[in-house]
Amino acid sequence: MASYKDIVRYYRQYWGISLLSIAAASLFEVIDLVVPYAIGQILNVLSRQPLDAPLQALIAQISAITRLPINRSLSLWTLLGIIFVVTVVRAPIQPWIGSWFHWAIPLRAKRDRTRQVLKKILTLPLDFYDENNPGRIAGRVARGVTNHTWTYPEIAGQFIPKLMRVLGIFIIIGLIEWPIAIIFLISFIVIFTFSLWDLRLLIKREEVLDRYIENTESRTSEIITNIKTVKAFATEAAELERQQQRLDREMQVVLFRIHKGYVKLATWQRTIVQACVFGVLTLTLIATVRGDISLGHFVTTLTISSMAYAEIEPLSMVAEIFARRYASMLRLHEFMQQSDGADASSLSQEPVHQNPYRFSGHLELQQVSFGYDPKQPILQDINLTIKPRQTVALVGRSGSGKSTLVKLLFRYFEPHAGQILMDGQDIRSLDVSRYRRRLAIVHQDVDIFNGTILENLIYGNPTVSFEQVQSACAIAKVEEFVHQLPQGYATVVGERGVRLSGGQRQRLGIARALIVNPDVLVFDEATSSLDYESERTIQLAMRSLLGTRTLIIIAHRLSTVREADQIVVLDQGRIAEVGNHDQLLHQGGIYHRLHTLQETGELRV
Ligand SMILES: Nc1ncnc2c1ncn2[C@@H]1O[C@H](COP(=O)(O)OP(=O)(O)OP(=O)(O)O)[C@@H](O)[C@H]1O
Repeated sequence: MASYKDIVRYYRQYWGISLLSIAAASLFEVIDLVVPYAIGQILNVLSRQPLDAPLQALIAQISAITRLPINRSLSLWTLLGIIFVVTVVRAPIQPWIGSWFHWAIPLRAKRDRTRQVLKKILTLPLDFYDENNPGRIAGRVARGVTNHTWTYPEIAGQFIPKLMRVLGIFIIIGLIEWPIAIIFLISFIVIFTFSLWDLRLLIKREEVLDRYIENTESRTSEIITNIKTVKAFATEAAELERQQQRLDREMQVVLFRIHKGYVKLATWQRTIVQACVFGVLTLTLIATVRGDISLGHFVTTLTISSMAYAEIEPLSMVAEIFARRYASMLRLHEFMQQSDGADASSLSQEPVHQNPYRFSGHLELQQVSFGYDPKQPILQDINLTIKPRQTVALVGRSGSGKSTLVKLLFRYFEPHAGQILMDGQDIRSLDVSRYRRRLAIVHQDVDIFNGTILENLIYGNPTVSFEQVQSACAIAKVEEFVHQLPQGYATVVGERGVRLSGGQRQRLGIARALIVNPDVLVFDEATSSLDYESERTIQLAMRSLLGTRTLIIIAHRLSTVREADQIVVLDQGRIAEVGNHDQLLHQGGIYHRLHTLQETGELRV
């Protein structure tokens, strides 16, 4: 569970400079009090009342140095000089010690923490992304980091220095007339404590609101991702209505439970503050009339106590803003506290050619069992040997566990029982990044990044030579369409560029995989969504790879897997049949049945 300590730790790298800048800002706030004090003393000089002892001593010293006589004029010039130093001389210094650091620190922290957030995003286990959509994650992270950034200057630059000012005020009033100081301090603490108490309740409501907002954002992101489905089913109105309900719910919480709470807080706060100011005025006046304090002290006490009470509102405003941001800041830390996945790679960069791992592609699955939910096994007792450079096809009904098997091979998940050996070594004992860089996969939906075709091609191996790119593109039949594009390999694709057809994306995916020269290449239903002609092109590309490395082909269309050395039929998470095409047809089992269904064109598997 995240707590306020995590919010403080967010800035731990900068604590030295942070303490210094807070101390400087506090000093400036306290120095501000010199002005009303000096004005009070000017009043004393003008009304011929005595100056305070420390001031008299100062003036006597100035007189000794300058040899000027001690009189009203010297006293007034000294007091004016003090006011000049704490206002005019201070003015150009304050922004550099205050504003500069109060922003420099959070902006640096933002850069550093955003990098850590990215690291977390890159190392979280895949199932986290199955449960949380991109909108939810992006919203949570962005709100969390932004709120930390905005909160720092308010707390370090305002809240703490202003509290220090209140302390300074208490000390000055205490020196003038301690009973008034005690009354002032008690009233201040009572008002402030009650304000914070109220804010605690409001923070809880803000937490609820934060969850509501996250849910709304998450759905909006889903609508954007699935916009084609929304349009195809003409569910725009339903989506709008659903989001409208969510927005209304948020509005109810913000307006009637949160905002109203803040207004109530401000109402009683103001009333009590004004009553206190009035009380201090009365007490100070009585003390002055009695002759207990001078006219100058009357003015000073009144001015600075009003200054202190005037700080209650800005102080609770900062506390209020902090309260509003608190929940989302905690949620960032909750996100950061998620454990890295067992599949997290090291995040250290290493060019592909420097990878010390090279495999022959000999794979062995021994008694492998796995389930996303340990109580529900998806794969059970899988025993399989794949020899180097063999082509193995995984076939079976939808949901039989084919893709899951590949996920285990890539170490996205770990088997609950059994082991997977690559060239005789348990893959769990290998460095995950280096191991994965020796594998490649072509998915049904090839991800395209915003950038040129070339950038997409060399994604896994940026140091590859252009000749190697061209030869991979020749095998994957990418050349055929690249030459027709306006700028060839430099054509921008993805978010803002030319759109590629399904077949073209597939071919690009194959070339991208070949460019890393993997020891094991997996095709995960690479041709499932293609038309016959595109499928044929991809099949030809795949055929030219047979025998060059270990190939694992997951396919629904059995025409794709005919030439495989081994066909593995999965059924309900178990291996039901193994053999080549002819052997399996001869066996007359599941494969035979699937084949017959496809041949007669009635059904896909
Ligand atoms: N991330 C996940 N979390 C929980 N269950 C999952 C997850 N991914 C897959 N499953 C479940 O595991 C089972 C096997 O899925 P898998 O994707 O391996 O099957 P498949 O044979 O590749 O199917 P298809 O041919 O339809 O792609 C299915 O019942 C599926 O619902």
